[in-house]
Amino acid sequence: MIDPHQYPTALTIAGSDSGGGAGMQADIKTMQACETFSTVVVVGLTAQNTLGVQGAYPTELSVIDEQFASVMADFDVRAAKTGALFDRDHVLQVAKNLRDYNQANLVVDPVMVAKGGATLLDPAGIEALKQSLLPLATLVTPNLPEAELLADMTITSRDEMVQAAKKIRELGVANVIVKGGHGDGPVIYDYVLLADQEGFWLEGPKVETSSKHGTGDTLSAAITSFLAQGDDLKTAIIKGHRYMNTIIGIPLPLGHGHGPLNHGRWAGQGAEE
Ligand SMILES: Nc1ncnc2c1ncn2[C@@H]1O[C@H](COP(=O)(O)OP(=O)(O)O)[C@@H](O)[C@H]1O
Ligand SMILES: Cc1ncc(COP(=O)(O)O)c(N)n1
Repeated sequence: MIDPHQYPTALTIAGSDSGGGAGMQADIKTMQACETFSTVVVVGLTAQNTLGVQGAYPTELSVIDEQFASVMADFDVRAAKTGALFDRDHVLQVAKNLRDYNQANLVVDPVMVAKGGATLLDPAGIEALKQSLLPLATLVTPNLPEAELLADMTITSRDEMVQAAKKIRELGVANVIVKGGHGDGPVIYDYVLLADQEGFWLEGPKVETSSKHGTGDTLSAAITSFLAQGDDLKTAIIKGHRYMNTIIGIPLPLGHGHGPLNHGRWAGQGAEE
């Protein structure tokens, strides 16, 4: 239990999911479960449920500035993460604010396409993310299709996950996780490449479940939470992966499509230790 006076604060800069399973709702629930207070910058609204995205409405750019100003004027934001950013203008507006506030411990989840297939970042937005956001990031967490786009290569093996991570690092971000959730086989391998260290694999049994909405948001939000608490990056990643592995095994079968995760089913940082 964290002393309330020491409660660390993090920020999620993301899209809202009306279905509650992904986007900033996943981030807020994850941060709460991991004992970090979550502030938010809403980059856009989606009308969404477990079946798909029915509408996407990016926030007015000046309102992004206003939200950053309100949060930063009042909180000591120890770590931040980005999620769905929609397009080039929104990526650039977010990057400008992160630079202006000199935000440390930035995790970029380069959300591009929702599980149901809807685009959450257009091609010009991907270019802007590469050029303006990744150089500000401590860590980037692409899934396999996102890593293929960022590294400009196809990935069909674990060797190619390693190659892709190295190529993504050349974009100016020191630390990379290539997530393997979309891979085949009974074991899921995430590859972690940290600055000045050997790469390593995080592995876990693939859980056969339809409740996988927001897995990427959840992993990156858990890592961000532990960074806000002062953990070093490697520890934050290992704890974040443990959180993810724990909750994905406890299904929450809601909705009729890609169901949500059961974010609250976590007994705290000591779970499974
Ligand atoms: N079926 C699964 N069983 C266990 N872990 C999973 C499963 N699917 C994804 N994960 C884990 O969830 C995290 C997010 O992975 P992934 O699904 O690839 O991201 P995204 O949601 O961005 O597509 C990774 O740590 C991955 O290992
Ligand atoms: C607002 C928002 N942000 C992120 C995701 C990605 O989550 P997933 O890949 O599980 O669909 C999403 N569907 N909606």
